[in-house]
Amino acid sequence: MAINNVASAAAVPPLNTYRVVRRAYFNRLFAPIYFSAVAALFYHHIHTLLRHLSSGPSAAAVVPTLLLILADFIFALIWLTNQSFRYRPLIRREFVENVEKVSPPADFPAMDVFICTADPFKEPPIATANAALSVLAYDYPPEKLSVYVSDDGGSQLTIFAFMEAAKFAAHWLPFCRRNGVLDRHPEMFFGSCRADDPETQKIKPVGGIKAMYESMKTRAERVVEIGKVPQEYITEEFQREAFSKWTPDSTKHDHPTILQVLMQNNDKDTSGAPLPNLIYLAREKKKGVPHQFKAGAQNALLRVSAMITNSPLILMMDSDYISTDPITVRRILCYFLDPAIRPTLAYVQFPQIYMGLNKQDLYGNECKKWMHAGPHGGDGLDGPSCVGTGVFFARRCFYGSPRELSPIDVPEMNPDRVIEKPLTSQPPMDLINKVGGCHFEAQSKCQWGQKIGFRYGSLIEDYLTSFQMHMDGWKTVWCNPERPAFKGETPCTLVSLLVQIKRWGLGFLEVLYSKYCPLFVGIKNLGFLMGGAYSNWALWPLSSVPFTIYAFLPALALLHGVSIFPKVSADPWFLLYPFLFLAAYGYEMFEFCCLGSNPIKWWNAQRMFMIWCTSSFNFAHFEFWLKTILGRTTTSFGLTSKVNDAEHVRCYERGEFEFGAANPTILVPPTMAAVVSLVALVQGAAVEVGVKGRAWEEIGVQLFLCAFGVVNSFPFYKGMVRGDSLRLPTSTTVMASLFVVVLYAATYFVFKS
Ligand SMILES: O=c1ccn([C@@H]2O[C@H](COP(=O)(O)OP(=O)(O)O[C@H]3O[C@H](CO)[C@@H](O)[C@H](O)[C@H]3O)[C@@H](O)[C@H]2O)c(=O)[nH]1
Ligand SMILES: [Mn+2]
Repeated sequence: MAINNVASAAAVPPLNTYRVVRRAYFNRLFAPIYFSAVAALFYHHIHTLLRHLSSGPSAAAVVPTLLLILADFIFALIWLTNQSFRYRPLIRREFVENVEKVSPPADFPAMDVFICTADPFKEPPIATANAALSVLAYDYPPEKLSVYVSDDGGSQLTIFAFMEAAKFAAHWLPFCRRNGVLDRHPEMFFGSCRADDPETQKIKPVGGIKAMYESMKTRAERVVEIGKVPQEYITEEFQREAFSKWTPDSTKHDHPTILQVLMQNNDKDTSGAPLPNLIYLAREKKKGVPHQFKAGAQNALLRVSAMITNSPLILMMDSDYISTDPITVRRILCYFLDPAIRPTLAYVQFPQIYMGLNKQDLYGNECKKWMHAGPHGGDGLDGPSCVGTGVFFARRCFYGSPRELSPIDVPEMNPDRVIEKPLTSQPPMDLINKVGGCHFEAQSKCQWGQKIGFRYGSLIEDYLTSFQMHMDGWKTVWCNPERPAFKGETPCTLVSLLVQIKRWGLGFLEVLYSKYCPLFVGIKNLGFLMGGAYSNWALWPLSSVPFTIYAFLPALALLHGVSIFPKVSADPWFLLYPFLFLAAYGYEMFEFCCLGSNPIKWWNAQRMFMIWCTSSFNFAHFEFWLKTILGRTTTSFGLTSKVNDAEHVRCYERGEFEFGAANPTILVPPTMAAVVSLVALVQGAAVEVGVKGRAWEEIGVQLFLCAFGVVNSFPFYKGMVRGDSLRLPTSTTVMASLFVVVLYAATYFVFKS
């Protein structure tokens, strides 16, 4: 139902509204001042460089100046592109109560939900099944709702959990409706009142529903524990039929398309109401045929669902994600039914809000700056970029620009095709096998992953896809209701978090150094503000360059007794430094607090960002160049494990860093920064100033930077001396110290020249 007549907007009750946040106006005053200071800094840098060059250049003077220019240039670029997010952040509001006045439920658009999972051992099937139950129970006409599960693990363990979930759904859905449950995620509801919602907590589970859930959970966990589905668990004909689709040679990487309808509209729940569709899909996999990770899975889902339901709206969710508000679908209708917005609306993105974080967000998982300030700001331009989960798409946006539908070689795939009749019989398997097959894309003329569907070429398909959609002329909306619509899991162990950030960093680099570099293509097509916003993301991993330079250069220079910054004085060139530092940091803290965070969380987040920069992003660069030089096209996805070791979790919850990991190489660079900062601070303060009697003003900036490094490295020092098993492994400390010695020796020739 496309209402393209904007003139009719006046006749319908309002569905949504927005206002620009006040701090945007403050930033418009502040940004020019900061910009002038940045310009002055570069004037100073160039001036210093020319002076060094003209007075018989020495490496000790020229090399640090060049490195500082490079570092500050990247900082400046990141700051400048970040202005896009500060220019016009919006606060939106939806009038959900008006939705039914605009469209009766019988006319609501149908919705497909895609849930991706990839490995039953890293992503427990029971958790994925819970995620599915939380959306199956949406407050939406069930005959208009279909949930598709994509299993890249191609595992019987996963489909088994969904068979159990289908049985449980017949009881759970009416239970939620009858009791007005808001947290419709069974684990949250039954799991010793973890539900955040006081109303939900008041509801006493009645009858055997809790026991039913427990039994389902036990069985789903049991099969994972023993690694197979025991015969006695396979009791029904449809189960036997489903499991027969796995042949003895089926493996995760090699199997035909497996599709199984687990629940459909003519099934009834215990109250006699129809049930939504629940469909399991494992797309075909063959060794040696690239499967493009999550983007490939989502494209297979797009095609297969087109053969069955072809709903105009699509919700994408990761397996570690749950819905926490049943009215969410009605909420997004406030945008998708708005005639002024709908024609160019590609998606409505909800924020990623995580469960299980420690009280002060020790590892900065909340990502306030990127996951909240960013999209919030993008919303005032053409819209936020996509973050892959908790996002409602218009199916149409995967097939060309709003003006022009891309040519489609399978007519059933046309996004405008309406399938009126509910799913009651066996879906068209011949077509499904064709479009779910692993050779389909290579044989199709439609350029899947290039022109249509989710785009390939980056490990962060969400970002790349939304970038191209915006360039095609689509607009997007950021929806951040007071009661969170979704919550997710995020890695809460240091090493897995660093590995995840490395993957994201690598994903951004793949875009930054591609023909789609947002700095050129984005700014050219989308203008300075929107192009700047996409550039800011792409530049994210490049932050490692300035942070690494600032972590090591001032300290190494100090160890060699060389001063590289202006003298601490009333000299305006010196004053630039504290101004630029304090203003940038101060503004960020202010922004954090405006977004409902606090200064301690901000501190933790900035510390974590330094660790990402010295560790994850440097490794991302390394991997990227290695891959580019060796010409390899596939990188592994590095799926995050959602199964946490209890000891790690306890340590994290106590607010202490846990390091004890199998592969601590990723921890070496931040440990090096910790070591070098401390040694240089002691050497500078005690030897240079104390023993040699050097004026502290001369090396004041370096002393400050080392002290800042030391304060940020406290968890690392503590980790070195702690006694528990999750301490920073001594081997890491030793290796890091050795590297520092090597760096010191190597830079001797620079600083002593
Ligand atoms: O070959 C694969 C690999 C992954 N996935 C799924 O992709 C999702 C994300 O994987 P996860 O390990 O949880 O990665 P995160 O870093 O937590 O994911 C974030 O970053 C991804 C891009 O790297 C986005 O796609 C996600 O939406 C976003 O939440 C999960 O549901 C996986 O099951 C697949 O379906 N197939
Ligand atoms: Mn995840």
